[in-house]
Amino acid sequence: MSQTGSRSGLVVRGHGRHYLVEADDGTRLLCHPRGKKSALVVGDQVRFAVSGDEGVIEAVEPRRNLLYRQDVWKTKSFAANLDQMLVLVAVEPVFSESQLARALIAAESAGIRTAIALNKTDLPGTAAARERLAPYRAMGLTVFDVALKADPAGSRATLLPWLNGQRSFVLGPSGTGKSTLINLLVPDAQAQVGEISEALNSGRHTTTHTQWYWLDSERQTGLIDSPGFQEFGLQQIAPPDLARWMPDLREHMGHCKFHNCSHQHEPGCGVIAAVEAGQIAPSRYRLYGEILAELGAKRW
Ligand SMILES: Nc1nc2c(ncn2[C@@H]2O[C@H](COP(=O)(O)OP(=O)(O)OP(=O)(O)O)[C@@H](O)[C@H]2O)c(=O)[nH]1
Ligand SMILES: [Zn+2]
Repeated sequence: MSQTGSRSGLVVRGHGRHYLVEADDGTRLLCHPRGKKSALVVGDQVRFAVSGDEGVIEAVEPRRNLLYRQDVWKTKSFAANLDQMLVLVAVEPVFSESQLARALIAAESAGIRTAIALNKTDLPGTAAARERLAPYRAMGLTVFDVALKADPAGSRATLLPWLNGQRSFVLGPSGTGKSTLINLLVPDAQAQVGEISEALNSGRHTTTHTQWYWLDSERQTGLIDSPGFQEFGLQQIAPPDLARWMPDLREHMGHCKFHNCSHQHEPGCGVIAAVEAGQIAPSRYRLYGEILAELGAKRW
């Protein structure tokens, strides 16, 4: 690696105040931000200078988008500059629709397109799980059926065309098969993680960190694995905007009599009419009410 000038790179992993940065030629270097700069996230494009066997991050390029969750007390940024997000759920354990809906709202409000993959479709509960996802299909989301362990080749063939050439963020609750997915799609996942652990001097397993993988040697298809799909706070969203980030509700908002309708009790509400007509799933409308209450809708 050249010792002079500033170079451009991609943050492929964070670890406290250090970041692992991949230069355009693929080499990776442990870097520190200069001064007390705000935190970087995986997917950030940076300019860095080499200094000895480490690097100093001098600048961060403006972010195209940032996927994060905001709880009442803290904000957790997942990754930046994403093309898309894949939410992995499974027939078993039964997924929380609230978690799913929240992740989708966060992505939608950040301008990141999403697809869902339903794993373990070799199990008998598949029909019921598909049924629970019906509202999501109906609102136009792609839902892939996969069986990552039972049918690895078929699952690869299903997912790869969608992933190809994109930077995809993968989110999924524990036990869903995320490790199976990574190992299936990233042939040298262990090596990519091993190299990183070495660079960070951490022997610890890396699943507690957001982690960038390349699926191809040309480094065109990126997969970002992230732990943590528990409570998904959406405090970043202003209550009046919430329905806009739920495509099935958004579709009917234009019919509301009041332009500042909260879709809770107003007369002439297009959303309530659609719920009554069976065009919006009751579970979706219930989640809307729950999240709205949580966002402090009383301020309205
Ligand atoms: N029946 C069935 N089981 C699967 C399939 N894919 C994964 N599993 C099983 O699901 C379990 C969880 O898979 P993992 O890949 O470890 O899941 P994970 O999401 O990484 O789980 P955590 O490590 O808890 O985050 C394992 O016992 C897998 O063997 C599948 O296609 N069919
Ligand atoms: Zn309304």
